[in-house]
Amino acid sequence: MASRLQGTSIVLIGMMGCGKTTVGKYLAEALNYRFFDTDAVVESVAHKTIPEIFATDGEPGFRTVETQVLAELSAYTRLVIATGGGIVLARKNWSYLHHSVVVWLDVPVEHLYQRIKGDSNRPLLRSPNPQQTLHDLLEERRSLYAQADVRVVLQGDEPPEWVCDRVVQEIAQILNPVATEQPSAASHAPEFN
Ligand SMILES: Nc1ncnc2c1ncn2[C@@H]1O[C@H](COP(=O)(O)OP(=O)(O)O)[C@@H](O)[C@H]1O
Ligand SMILES: O=C(O)C1=C[C@@H](OP(=O)(O)O)[C@@H](O)[C@H](O)C1
Ligand SMILES: [Mg+2]
Repeated sequence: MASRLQGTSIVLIGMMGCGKTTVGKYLAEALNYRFFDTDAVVESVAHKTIPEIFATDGEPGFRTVETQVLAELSAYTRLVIATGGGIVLARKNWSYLHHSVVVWLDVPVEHLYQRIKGDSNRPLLRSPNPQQTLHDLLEERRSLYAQADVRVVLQGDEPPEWVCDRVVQEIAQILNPVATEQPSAASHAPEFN
């Protein structure tokens, strides 16, 4: 599988809590790629946590650094990049995202909420009704996430290792569709290169 990817980086998109950071680490290990999380890089560049950046510079300040970080990471191959859920919002970001295979982890809102309720590291969820906020954000962003190359629809109860395997299979399918369709067709399939 890794050889068929020809070094193309993989970028994970999706809502807060869908598992980009968690699954991304498994994926990087499985493919022997390096792992980066745009949120972690933003924090190290800014020398502040994400809640501190939102508090001092607002969401626009955070988004500016997020775009700079994505631009830099997109220049490299053989990376797995876990993004923040809002990376899809800026049109400019898509020119960078498309350097990689873009994978949307699509998890139902109820599971997102169960996973991240009470987590103080996500400033956008500091609202009177965080589950409703998650729902509203997903509706605002759904058509943007849908621009991914691969949509992995999940029920939300699958373990991260399973999600990782599923992502690998789905990427193989789009990069080498004939080879992954039927065992009998595989012998006639052109290798991806
Ligand atoms: N497949 C999964 N099943 C159960 N819990 C998960 C799964 N993936 C992630 N989590 C948990 O959900 C929370 C959010 O995961 P995270 O990877 O930080 O999501 P994201 O980076 O997309 O916001 C973490 O506590 C993580 O351990
Ligand atoms: O959805 C968003 O706009 C955000 C998602 C967060 O990352 P995760 O998706 O990893 O939680 C982080 O970038 C920031 O709090 C904003
Ligand atoms: Mg994350």
